[in-house]
Formats: sequence, C-alpha cells, structure tokens
Amino acid sequence: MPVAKISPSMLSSDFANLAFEAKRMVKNGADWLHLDVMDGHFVPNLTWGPPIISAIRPHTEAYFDCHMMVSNPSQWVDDIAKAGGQMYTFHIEATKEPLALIKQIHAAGMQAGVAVKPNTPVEDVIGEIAEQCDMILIMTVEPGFGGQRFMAECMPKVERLRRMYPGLDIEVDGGLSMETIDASADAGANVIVAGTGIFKAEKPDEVISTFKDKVNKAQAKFAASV
Ligand SMILES: O=C(CO)[C@H](O)[C@H](O)COP(=O)(O)O
Ligand SMILES: [Fe+2]
Repeated sequence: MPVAKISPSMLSSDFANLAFEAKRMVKNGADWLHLDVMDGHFVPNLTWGPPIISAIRPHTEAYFDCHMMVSNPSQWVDDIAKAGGQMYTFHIEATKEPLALIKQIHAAGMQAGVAVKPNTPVEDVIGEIAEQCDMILIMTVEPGFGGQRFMAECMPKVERLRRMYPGLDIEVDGGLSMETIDASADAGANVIVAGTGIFKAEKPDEVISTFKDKVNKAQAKFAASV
C-alpha cells in the first residue's frame, strides 16, 4: 500500500533563507521537499537550478523531489543528480522519448517521475510509461506559479491511475489545502505537494499531519477494497 508522503513546495518559502525553510519543514513533519525547477520557456517563470539545489543539500537529509518544468528535460538529469536530487519528475509534454528519459534518470541514480498538465490526457502515461516510472504527478493547476486554484476536474485522472496501478506513487501538485485534501486523498493520491497551503499556514505541523492522516486512511480503504 503506498504510504502518504507530504512534500512542501519550496516555491512558497522565504527564498532568502532556503536552508532554514527546508529544516523548518522537516521539523514540522515533511517527508519530502518539493523543488520546482522552471526554465522560463516550458513555463512563463524562472526559479532555480542545480547550483541552488546543491547549496541546500548539505543542510537537510530530506528527500529532494524535483519537479522539472523545463523544455529539454534530458539536459539536466546529470546536473540534478550531482546536486542531490532524488526524484526527477519531467513533463510528458516536454519529451518525445519518455522511456529513454526514464532509463537515463535511473542510470543517474534517481527515481523517475512523469508529470501531466491539466489539459493532457492521462492516456499519455498509461501503459509502459506508468510501468517503468516510479511516480506520476497529476498537476492540479497550470504549472508555473504557486497560489492558484485547485482544479478538481483533474481528479478522474487520479482515480483511473489508482485503479490501474494500486502500488504506484501518485502525486498531486497545485492548490492543495485543508479545503482540497479530501478530494485528492479520496481519489487515490498519496504524495501531496503544497506550497501556500503549508508555508502560509499558522500551524504547518497540523496541516502536514492532517494531510498524512487523510491520505493513509484513504489508502487503507483502497487496499481493503482490492
Ligand atoms: O509546480 C508548482 C507550480 O507550477 C508548485 O509546486 C505548486 O504551485 C505549489 O504551490 P501551491 O500549493 O501554492 O499551489
Ligand atoms: Fe511543483
């Protein structure tokens, strides 16, 4: 049964204090840290790349969940691996050779995730891709910015994947909060990314433990029903 992993999105952290923010999230119960890499081309925004990730690396042992919003995902695999990335999630829309890219990511010693934008059909990752990769990320906002509205209309994709792949890590990203966690957990997502919903909360530890609890309860229900 896939267990809950809560991955606060560092996109909502204080960028002048990244090491402190990473440690603060781990203290509050985060399992992973979500690092949004944007190239200003695949998405209309710029964030950080391997040098910043490697600068945070010595300050925490947290698992680095790298969400690569870049036009040429194969270009950055080795640099992200060297910087200490552990999950390398590329966008299915950004490559014509997803299976070769998954192999390249594994050869670099990382896990491979595949992300799906809201308007991309889930059929694009069903089959060999879902069988070879370690995680599928169903975007619940248009990638590029934090603080957007959760798109509940993406939940049927999560439901379909959970039915087809009971053991797969399924991540949701965008607009996750106390108001939207139930829809995500009940659909079958077990990896929860939240920027605004965790970093701007008065008590991030309570948000994280509530997310974990809801996901683990929903996963136990799925496991009992198959
Ligand atoms: O991938 C992303 C944006 O493209 C971020 O991970 C996401 O937006 C998190 O922020 P929030 O929880 O505030 O929506
Ligand atoms: Fe993200």
